[in-house]
Amino acid sequence: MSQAPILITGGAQRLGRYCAERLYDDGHPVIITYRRERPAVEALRRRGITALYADFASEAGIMTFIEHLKSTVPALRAIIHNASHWQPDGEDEPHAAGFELMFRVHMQAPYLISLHGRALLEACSEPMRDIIHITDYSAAHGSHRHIAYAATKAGLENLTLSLAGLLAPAIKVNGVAPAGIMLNDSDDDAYLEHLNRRAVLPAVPGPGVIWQSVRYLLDNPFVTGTTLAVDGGRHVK
Ligand SMILES: NC(=O)C1=CN([C@@H]2O[C@H](COP(=O)(O)OP(=O)(O)OC[C@H]3O[C@@H](n4cnc5c(N)ncnc54)[C@H](OP(=O)(O)O)[C@@H]3O)[C@@H](O)[C@H]2O)C=CC1
Ligand SMILES: Nc1nc2c(c(=O)[nH]1)N=C([C@H](O)[C@@H](O)CO)CN2
Repeated sequence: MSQAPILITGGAQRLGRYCAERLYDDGHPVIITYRRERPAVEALRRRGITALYADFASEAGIMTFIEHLKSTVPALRAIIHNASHWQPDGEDEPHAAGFELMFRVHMQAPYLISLHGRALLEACSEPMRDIIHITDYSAAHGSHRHIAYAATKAGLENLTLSLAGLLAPAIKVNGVAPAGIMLNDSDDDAYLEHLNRRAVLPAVPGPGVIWQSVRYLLDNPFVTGTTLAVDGGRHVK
């Protein structure tokens, strides 16, 4: 039974919620962050998962969450940076506000939470302690319509390399780079066909393949500074 909780940001829906519930099923105490109170958050609370409010859209919001986290737990087994804002670039002019928001959520929040949370991870008496970044295939390959999103995810992926070196051997730092895992309500059949054309394996597998990657990284004592490509093989085409 794991004693220190695992923090997963943006854990109230989709991939984050799926991983939060599997972690809880495996016996880990779990803390999720959420922005919008809703039945899904209450349902997770009823299971015994701790839900902490967090809005990473500003430095002040990030620091407010960090102070709340520090006053809530004495130690952490792992921090999984999953929260993300997925916004295409402006049709007419570049989206300065969108770029800043995705910088905050994808780069500044993970950077500040991990460095301020270092002491909480080092206070964990279990054999391993982890930071896991959920990035994106586009971090290493770029994007034509999500330039700011891909660039800020690339910054997150680079944090994996810097923090793995800085925090070893007490803390492992790794990433998972997904592509085409879950559709959105706005995605139509044409988009599904687009995803399937991009991958050499059938697309849209659902969140289980990300959970398998997270479980592997948490359990493997000899992996750090690595980003797992979970993308249906689109990087080989
Ligand atoms: N779905 C997919 O196929 C793919 C996903 N990914 C990555 O995997 C991860 C999970 O994806 P998915 O589940 O689809 O993500 P979602 O789009 O569902 O977003 C995850 C969470 O991020 C939180 N979030 C968004 N903005 C903020 C903010 N300003 N402050 C705090 N939290 C915020 C939201 O919290 P709340 O709901 O409480 O507002 C949301 O629940 C993400 O990092 C994503 O980029 C990468 C490639 C493919
Ligand atoms: N924060 C999010 N990031 C991403 C999403 C998402 O829904 N939220 N989705 C993708 C997929 O690649 C998308 O094409 C399939 O819906 C990328 N990142």
